[in-house]
Parts: sequence; C-alpha cells; structure tokens
Amino acid sequence: MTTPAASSPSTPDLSHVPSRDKAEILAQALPYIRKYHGKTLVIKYGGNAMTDPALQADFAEDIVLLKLVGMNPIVVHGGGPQIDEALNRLGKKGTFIQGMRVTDEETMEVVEWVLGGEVQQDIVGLINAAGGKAVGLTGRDGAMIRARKMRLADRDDPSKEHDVGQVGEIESIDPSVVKALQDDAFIPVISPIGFGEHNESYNINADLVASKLAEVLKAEKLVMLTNIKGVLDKSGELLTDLSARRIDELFADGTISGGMLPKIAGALDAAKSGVNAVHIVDGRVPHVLLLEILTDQAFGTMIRAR
Ligand SMILES: Nc1ncnc2c1ncn2[C@@H]1O[C@H](COP(=O)(O)OP(=O)(O)O)[C@@H](O)[C@H]1O
Ligand SMILES: CC(=O)N[C@@H](CCC(=O)OP(=O)(O)O)C(=O)O
Repeated sequence: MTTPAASSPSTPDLSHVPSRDKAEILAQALPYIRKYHGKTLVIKYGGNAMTDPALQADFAEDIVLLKLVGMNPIVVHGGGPQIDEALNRLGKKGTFIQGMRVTDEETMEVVEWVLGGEVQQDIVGLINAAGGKAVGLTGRDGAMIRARKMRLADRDDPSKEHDVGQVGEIESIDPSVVKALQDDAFIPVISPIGFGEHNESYNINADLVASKLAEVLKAEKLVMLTNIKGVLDKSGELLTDLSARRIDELFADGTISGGMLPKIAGALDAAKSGVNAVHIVDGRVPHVLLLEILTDQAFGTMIRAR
C-alpha cells in the first residue's frame, strides 16, 4: 500500500485546482454578465469565419453559454464562400460589385437552399448539440424582412447604377417573431433572405441584416465575426477604433473594399442608431465571442458613431 504524499498544513497541495489564470478570467466575467444580463446581442457569423469545424463548435458553445447566463444572443449568419462552392458545382462563378453578389434567378435559388437550408441548419444543429435550443428563420418567417431591389450607385459616378439582379435592400424589419422566440428561451438563427411586395425573394448581404436587426431590436451590442483581425489600414496595421470621419476617409482613399464595404457601412449605421458597442472581430480565434463579450481584452475594430 502506498502512503499519500505528506503536505504540510502551511503549503497545501493545490495541483488539482484549475490554474489561477483561469479563475481570474472567470471572475473577470462577472461585471460583464451583470451588464449584459437580459440584453440583446446580435452576432453576425460570417461565412468566412465558419469554415473550420472546431471553431464552429466553439462558436456554438459560446452562444449557448451567453444564453445560459441570461443574455439574448441572436445569430445572423452569412455564407458567401458556401454559396460560391455550390455555384462552382453548377459550373457558375460568383461575381460581386461593391461586396454585393450579382444574383440572377438561378443564383437566387442556390442562395435560398445554401443559406436557408444547409448553413442555417448546420448552425442550428451545432447550437442544439451544445445544449441550446436554436430555431432557424429566414426573413420570410413571421414576415420579418421586407425588401426591395437594391439600387446600387457607382462609387465613382453616382449617376450610374449597377444592376445586381435579385439583391435586396431592407425596407423594414418586423422583429416580433425574434422577440417571441428569445423570450421563450430559444436562440434565433437568421438567414439573410428577404421578400418583396410580390412575394419575390431577395438576397441580402448578411452584414446589413445584422446591423438593421441590431438597430430595430435596440441591441446592446453587435459583434461581427469575420476572417481577418479587424479593419486594416493601407500598411496592414489593425485599426482598433474607428470614428465616422475616419471611416469616410478610408472609403474615399480605397482602403476599404469588397466584403468590408457593407460590413463597415452596416456597423456605422448600427452605431449611429444607438447600438452601444459595435465590433468587428477575428472569427478564426477560438472562443473569440466569449473573449470579446466577457473579458477586459479588446479585440478587432470598434466602430464609433462619431
Ligand atoms: N481595409 C480592410 N481591412 C480588412 N479587410 C478588408 C479591408 N478591405 C477589404 N477587406 C476584405 O474584407 C474581407 C471581409 O469581408 P467578407 O469576405 O465579406 O467576410 P465575411 O464573410 O465575414 O462577411 C476580408 O477578408 C478582406 O479580404
Ligand atoms: C447580396 C449578397 O452579397 N449576399 C450575400 C449573402 C451571404 C453573406 O452575406 O455572406 P457573408 O457574410 O459570408 O459575406 C451573398 O450572396 O454572398
């Protein structure tokens, strides 16, 4: 028989206790849990941030944890790369103008089944597997997102317009279905598809849906998970804090392009319309959502109204 190692009363053996760092991080979360308790958080889950299965599982766990500590996370998902893949399988190539996918009839069908079917249901399944109760919705459900054809002015010559097909701009959002679900312990997972006055479908950029929804729900916070550290300047340095004026400069000098255009435009609109904290963060960092919401650490780029 072996005898347990002797430990003196003044130096107890604490090797079985989690590290002090971990305990400190948990203790740090308390003021944030209190601050965001009962508050709505809109989380934009970008298609580029959801390509790794381990990161997807982390994301789902983070969402469930936020819900269990009393916050109301609402997920709006993208799926640009997943739509591209499906189009490629059909021999089609996606084209974008100012971050908007040119959407003909066939592309719209693909968008509906990839976003409203595959991607949304994958996220719902992961959240449920992590112990939450997620419900998938498109903008048609509960007559939530009314849209019309987007008029996309050319950036250099605003008198010229681009025809981007069935791309929608949001006319209005009725959040009652989302409110009913969140009050009932469900976690809404929303695909960025809207419907028009003749019941036609519209493909809407997910950043714009997340931003408008944050505004309409009077969310406390909007967090956008993407596949880059945040907004970068021309030399690739992270810009941690952006004012409306600086954003105008970055738009004008071409520092911001592609998918970052609607993201920042939406983020700024949300900040201006009263969403207190708007952040663009790196979805490639494991558990970035918990780190962003529940710790003192600053991540990515914060967008300010002024
Ligand atoms: N100034 C910038 N800073 C950071 N990313 C930028 C910038 N300008 C353009 N981008 C591009 O925007 C991309 C993010 O937008 P997008 O691909 O639409 O992501 P998501 O799928 O997360 O919405 C980045 O990966 C980058 O290629
Ligand atoms: C009009 C438009 O461009 N819609 C997007 C909708 C998905 C999306 O926004 O996905 P990410 O968030 O991953 O970019 C698209 O078709 O790709």
